[in-house]
Amino acid sequence: MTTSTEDHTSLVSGYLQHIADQCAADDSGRVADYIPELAAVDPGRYGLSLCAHDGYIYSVGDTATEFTIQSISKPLTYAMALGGHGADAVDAKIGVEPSGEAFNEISVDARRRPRNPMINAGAITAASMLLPSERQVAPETVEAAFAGLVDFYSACAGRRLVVDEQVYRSERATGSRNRAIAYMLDSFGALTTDPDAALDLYFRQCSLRVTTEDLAVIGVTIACGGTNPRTGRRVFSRSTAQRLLSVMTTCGMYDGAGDWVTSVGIPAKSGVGGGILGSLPGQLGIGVFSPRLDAHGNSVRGVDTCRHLSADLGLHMFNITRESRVTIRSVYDIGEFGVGAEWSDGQRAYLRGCRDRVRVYELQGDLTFSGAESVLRRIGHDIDIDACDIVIVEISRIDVVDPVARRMVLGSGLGLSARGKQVLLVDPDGLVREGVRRAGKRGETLISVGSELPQVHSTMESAVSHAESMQLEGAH
Ligand SMILES: NC(=O)CC[C@H](N)C(=O)O
Repeated sequence: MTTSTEDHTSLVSGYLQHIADQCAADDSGRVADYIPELAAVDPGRYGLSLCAHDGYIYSVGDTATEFTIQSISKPLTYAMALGGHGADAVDAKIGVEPSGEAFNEISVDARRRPRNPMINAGAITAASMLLPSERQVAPETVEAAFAGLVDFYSACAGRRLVVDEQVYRSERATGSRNRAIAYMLDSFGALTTDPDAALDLYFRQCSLRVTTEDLAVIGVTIACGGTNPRTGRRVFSRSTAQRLLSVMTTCGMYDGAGDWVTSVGIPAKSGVGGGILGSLPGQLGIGVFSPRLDAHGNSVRGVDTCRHLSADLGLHMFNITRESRVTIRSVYDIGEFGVGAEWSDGQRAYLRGCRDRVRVYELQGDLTFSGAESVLRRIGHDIDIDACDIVIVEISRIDVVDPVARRMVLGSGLGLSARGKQVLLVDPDGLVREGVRRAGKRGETLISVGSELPQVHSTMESAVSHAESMQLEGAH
């Protein structure tokens, strides 16, 4: 695949498609069959969405397909309980220790609390906390609590979610094990409400329909500390977001949490509907859907996708960088003669009397996948760039460049070669150039560098004089 004619958003989509293709071959696992609605889904479906911290969504595959959220609802109901009662009251009822057991295990800790909110016992307890403390709760009261729950989930997703009535009816009709869990909790005095009402709420929340884009947006809302970047609305507090990320890290993927943190390192939650939600703090949200499940009840291709995202795009949460977000330190234009010296951080300044033909972007921070993605998109969408022929990108204040970010910068000519711009890169420490040599085979696994590499210069002076000579040539 050559990338020289693509802008960088299609480059990112290309990465995602590549990952999707790599995972497509695996048809192991089985769709959930404890209710007929889940047994009937097309097992071959696959969708992947990624939502950047500013709300921009990338999607490949079956991203319009709706499926039931199932256990991915658990962190959201937990968030509602935390918001409504505070952390202390919730901690008194639900632990935060990984259980190392199956999601539907009937067990509690020494204090007779469910071990964590990501297993069914903890999730049913969290749901019970959204109901009044009465032994008998009327159906209308459950309806009202559910309406509040749908509002909350919808605010996280940025669109109105609806319940799959058939799945709900089936969950309710076949939920003996969950009923056993709720009644066991009730026998311990762990539920302060009507256990049937708590179960009803739990069955309903599991039956809400979502797409991979919804999951990616919910994931990014958690990653952004509780504010949905697509709507700008705060849905829950930063401390709640931190809590969710913590329990998703230690308990989100059930047994095997240690392996998940080590090999993937993305806080996540799976559901038996085949969805997985990922949330990378401060960076992005992930939604994957593929219905065949492994023995733990996690989507086989979903898990594989997360492994690839982590390894190929450097998305492990402990990918050590100074700042996960690279920033554009300053943007300025230089005219036909000489460098503009009159700029201040973050502000645009134009040299008076000069034609704006060369635009300079100075970057700082560390260049990771999400940093490179957002910077390239901001540069790509900068309308002032249309008036320029030459773009200089200065990266002397960049410390670390991830292999994938390097290829994004080089491979797409910052997404600008395709728009007829000449791109010059000022890279005094040889970060990008050296890196490509060193990146070698690993980089090749993703995408090949296009033919139109940006010109690399080691000083600003050299880039500017090159730009000047190009302008002179252009003038003749
Ligand atoms: N892991 C899951 O997604 C389980 C959800 C399912 N509705 C249950 O309660 O058994």
